[in-house]
Amino acid sequence: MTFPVSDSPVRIAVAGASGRMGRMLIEAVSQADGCVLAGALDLPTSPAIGSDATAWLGRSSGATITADLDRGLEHADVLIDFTRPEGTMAHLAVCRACGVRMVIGTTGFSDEQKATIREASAEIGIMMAPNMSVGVNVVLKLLDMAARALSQGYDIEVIEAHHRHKVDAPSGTALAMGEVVAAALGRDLKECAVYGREGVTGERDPSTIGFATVRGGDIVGDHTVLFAGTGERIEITHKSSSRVTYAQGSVRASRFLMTQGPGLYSMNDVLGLA
Ligand SMILES: NC(=O)C1=CN([C@@H]2O[C@H](COP(=O)(O)OP(=O)(O)OC[C@H]3O[C@@H](n4cnc5c(N)ncnc54)[C@H](OP(=O)(O)O)[C@@H]3O)[C@@H](O)[C@H]2O)C=CC1
Ligand SMILES: O=C(O)C1=N[C@H](C(=O)O)C[C@H](O)C1
Repeated sequence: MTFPVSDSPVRIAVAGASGRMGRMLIEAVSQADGCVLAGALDLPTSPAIGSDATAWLGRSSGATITADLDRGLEHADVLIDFTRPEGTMAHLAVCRACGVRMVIGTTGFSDEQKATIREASAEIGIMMAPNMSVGVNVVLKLLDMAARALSQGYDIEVIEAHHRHKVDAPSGTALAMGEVVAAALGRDLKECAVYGREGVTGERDPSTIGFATVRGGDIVGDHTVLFAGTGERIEITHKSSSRVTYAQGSVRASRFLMTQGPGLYSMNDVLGLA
């Protein structure tokens, strides 16, 4: 069911307010047409607690960073959450109780945590994606096409590189790329993924999808899917040079959720690529 678009601004709260993505999101929300920053959450141990969410930009938003989830969400229509799986699950419980929609960008969830998110989406609108950039979601479509066309005779490897602070591996985007390729080939990623190689591994099993992870410096996020055949290689690559694309995608997803009922949505739904 599609809900009518209201003239009122979308009131958006941001979790992980002092994180890399949190700050990017706060800036994007406070500059976005038809949106207002309605709350900002962080851990009680954060030195930012009690300060204005845009103080670091040299201006005031009126939203104070708080660790009190009820207080941080009391004026919000949507919570954008880029934190850690345990943080997202705590925020989910409060959003569910208060009827606040969620845009979830956090990666590294267990299957059980994903099932809880799906269950909550029967009550609130949730848009969850490991990568909110338009480019990556277009690449996922290209990968589906490439995998179907290159289903015989090509070894498939997913290679990703991120900054030194990233805590989960492979990245959520790399896993999503693997899922798309596996589905296109009629394989189950859980059965065919190989996460890193060491020692005497034996020859490559053609039915596997390999993953390689690089961590270092300030790399925002690079992803390549390699189809290695005999006599040729095809590489489909996406490189992020700024986190702003993730923040803009999240704002777009927040607006989208305001037009939808409860349900679990993807970036394909937001972008009309479904
Ligand atoms: N979907 C997408 O497009 C993208 C997804 N991501 C994902 O977003 C997540 C965050 O990335 P990034 O911003 O770089 O990470 P940061 O570590 O910079 O920020 C995380 C924020 O969440 C807070 N936090 C940590 N643990 C908890 C918790 N248990 N409860 C509540 N808040 C918590 C941190 O607080 P403190 O600093 O006090 O620890 C910090 O403010 C990662 O999972 C990453 O993979 C990132 C970019 C794009
Ligand atoms: O942690 C990051 O930085 C990123 N995480 C996401 C992921 O795990 O795929 C998206 C992007 O690559 C940046």
